[in-house]
Amino acid sequence: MTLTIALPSKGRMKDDASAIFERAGIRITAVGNDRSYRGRVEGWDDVEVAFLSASEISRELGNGTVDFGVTGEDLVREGLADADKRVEFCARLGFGHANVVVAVPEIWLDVDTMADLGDVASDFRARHGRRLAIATKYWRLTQQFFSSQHGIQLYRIVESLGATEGAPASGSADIIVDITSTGSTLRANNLKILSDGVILRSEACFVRARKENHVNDPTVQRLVDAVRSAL
Ligand SMILES: Nc1ncnc2c1ncn2[C@@H]1O[C@H](COP(=O)(O)OP(=O)(O)OP(=O)(O)O)[C@@H](O)[C@H]1O
Ligand SMILES: O=P(O)(O)OC[C@H]1O[C@H](OP(=O)(O)OP(=O)(O)O)[C@H](O)[C@@H]1O
Repeated sequence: MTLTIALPSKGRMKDDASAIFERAGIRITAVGNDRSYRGRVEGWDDVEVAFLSASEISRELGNGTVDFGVTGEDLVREGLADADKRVEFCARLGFGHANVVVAVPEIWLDVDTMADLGDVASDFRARHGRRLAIATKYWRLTQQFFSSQHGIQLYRIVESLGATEGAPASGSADIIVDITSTGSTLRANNLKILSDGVILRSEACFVRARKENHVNDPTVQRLVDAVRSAL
C-alpha cells in the first residue's frame, strides 16, 4: 500500500518542514519538475509526497485522502470535529509556534479574565441592545472555549477572513479570537490577551490520519520513528 505524506507547499512552515525530513534521512524529490505538487522519497518506494497548503493538509488528513501531514495543531483542531478521534498527533515539531487567544480592547480596564468577560457578555444586550460580537476565523475553537469550557453563551461570532485585530477599532466586533506569535499585531491594535484567554498553544505537528489499513503496515511506524529521531 502506498502512503501519502502531505507537506506545506508554501508559507511559513514550508522550509522548517523540509529541514526536519532531511534530518530524518527522508530525502524528497519532486516528480516532474521543481514546481510539481507531487514528490517521491528516495529509497521508500511505498511513500509519496503531496505538496499542499497548511490548511488543505488539515482538511485532507480529516477526510483520509492523505496518511500523514505536517501542519499546525490549530488548523487541525479548528478544521476537524473530534480531532483526536480522527487523527493522531505523532510528534510536535518545534516550529510554527503560535497561540490562539482571546483579546479585548486595552481600555476595558475591568476585564482581565474569562469570568470578567462572562459578566460583560451577560450585561451586553441590556447595555448595548445586541450581543457581544467576537471576530474570528476560529469558529470551532471559539465556541468550544466560550460555551463548553467557560459557560458563556451570550455572544455572536462575526466571521473574519483577515485583519481580525482591526475589527474592534472598525466597529465590526467587540473582541477577537486570533493567532498570535510575537504579540506585536495585538499591541499595535491596542488589544490585550485575557490572563486565562489562551485557547491553544499551537505548533507544527507531524499528524497521522487514523486509518484501518495503517494497523499492520510497518512503514507507518518506520516513518513516525524517522521523524521523531530528527527532533
Ligand atoms: N504569526 C503567525 N500568524 C499566523 N499563523 C502562524 C503564525 N505563526 C505560526 N503560525 C502558524 O502557521 C500556520 C499557517 O501557516 P501559513 O499561514 O503559512 O499557512 P498558509 O500557507 O497561509 O495556509 P493557507 O493559505 O491554506 O491558509 C498555522 O498553523 C499557524 O498556527
Ligand atoms: O503576534 P504577531 O507576531 O504579530 O502575529 C500575528 C499576526 O500574524 C498573522 O497574520 P499574517 O500577517 O501572518 O497573515 P495571515 O493571517 O495570512 O497568516 C495572524 O493572523 C496575526 O494577524
